[in-house]
Amino acid sequence: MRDSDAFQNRPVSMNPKNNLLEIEEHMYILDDVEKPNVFRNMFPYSEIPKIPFNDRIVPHNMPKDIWITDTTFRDGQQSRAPYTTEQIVKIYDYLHELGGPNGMIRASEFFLYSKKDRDAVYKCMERGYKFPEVTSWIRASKEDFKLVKEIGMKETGILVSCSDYHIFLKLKMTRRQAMDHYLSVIRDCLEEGISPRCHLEDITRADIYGYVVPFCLELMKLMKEYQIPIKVRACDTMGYGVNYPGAVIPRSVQGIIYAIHTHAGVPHELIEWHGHNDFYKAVSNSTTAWLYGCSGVNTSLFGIGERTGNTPLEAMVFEYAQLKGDLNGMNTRVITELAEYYEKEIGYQIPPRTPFVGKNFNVTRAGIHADGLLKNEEIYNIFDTEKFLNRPVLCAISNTSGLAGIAHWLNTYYKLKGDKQVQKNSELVAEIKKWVDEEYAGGRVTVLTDDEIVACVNRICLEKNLKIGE
Ligand SMILES: CC(C)C(=O)C(=O)O
Repeated sequence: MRDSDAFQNRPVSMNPKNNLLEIEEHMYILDDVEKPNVFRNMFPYSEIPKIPFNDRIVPHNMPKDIWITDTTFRDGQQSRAPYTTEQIVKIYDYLHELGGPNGMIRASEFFLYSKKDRDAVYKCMERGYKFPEVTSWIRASKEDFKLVKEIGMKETGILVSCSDYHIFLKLKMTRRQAMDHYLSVIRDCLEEGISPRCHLEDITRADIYGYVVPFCLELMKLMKEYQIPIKVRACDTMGYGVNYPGAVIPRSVQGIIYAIHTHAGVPHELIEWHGHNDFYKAVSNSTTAWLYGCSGVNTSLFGIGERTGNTPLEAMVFEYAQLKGDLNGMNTRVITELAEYYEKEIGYQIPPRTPFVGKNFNVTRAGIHADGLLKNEEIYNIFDTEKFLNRPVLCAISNTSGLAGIAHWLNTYYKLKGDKQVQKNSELVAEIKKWVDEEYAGGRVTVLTDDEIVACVNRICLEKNLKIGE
């Protein structure tokens, strides 16, 4: 395959005068094929997609600075009922606080289509935060570039779909026509002094060395000509990306990033990964993109996005901390505030088993685990979830929980502190224990759900005239 040969014949040489790597551009010219290459060996459509291997190993190349960008109000909003202006501003405030003083949530993208969209943008910009930078997503037209400029934005996203599925089957163009069209739109954007963020849609089904690299080389020439940064966003639109060493491009995430950085010469800080979760790989693919040369990973809150969603923002916060060893100023407790805001104010039900934010993410149910947890919570908790997420580990009640387990459940579930805490010898705990014992004596084998216990607590409080926390 031509694309795998490219890994061997690296067209990069060292300039002996200045010791800088130079790209030999002539190695990658547009392959203006007559018929679309839809990679039938990997995507047979009537069969499950395949993951071929050529065992080319890509070296790790994590940039010194890596960060998160946000698409909650663009890809996120595309897949749900629109947020109100107030909700957008509130979420933007939370993102600012979560990202901390070092701007770990570097940018957030907004539609500019309607007055409502623009109002939200004005209100967020009025906040005056340096981060997340407010950026846009527009139709690629001269009028829209002018609008971006008028609003005072430095950057905008532009759709430059790159697979033959899009170029031939959707746009009904050839690769040459698509490339020329995209480059002229990007030139118009640069003429307005706006920095383009090029969304290479469907890159995991694109011809990396026959289209993507030649296109990115052209982008880098434009960047040099206009002296305005041009970002390349690698969009795994259908979630086909894989991070297995030796997998073949265009499915290999590391192979794509390597090609864009090493062969097209796009600097780390101008490369971003945008993932989807169709094959459950959004998080690990995004982390892989960081590890192999992308500075930015694009995410949305709780992974809300088209179909199975995008890379969840909160997941990448914890991926960052695990890779880098600290949070670089991020305030992770805001994640819990955001989850509560979504549930209470926006009415979005977060699936209970969702890592870091679901109602049950740190709830232990099996009696034997609860026993371990009561002895030492580190045994069954991923980290100090109370410290980082304001979510103390919770132990569900079962026949083995005992009075202490019930008291622990009440205190954590109702967030009771100090002298408000329920004691294991209280009347309320004794009454709940009676009900629990009756349930299991009746042949029950499953754990009690939170809703059942809350109903029991409410019934007992009413019958016995008791109040929780008094
Ligand atoms: C519309 C495009 C840019 C996108 O979000 C994607 O490819 O997932």
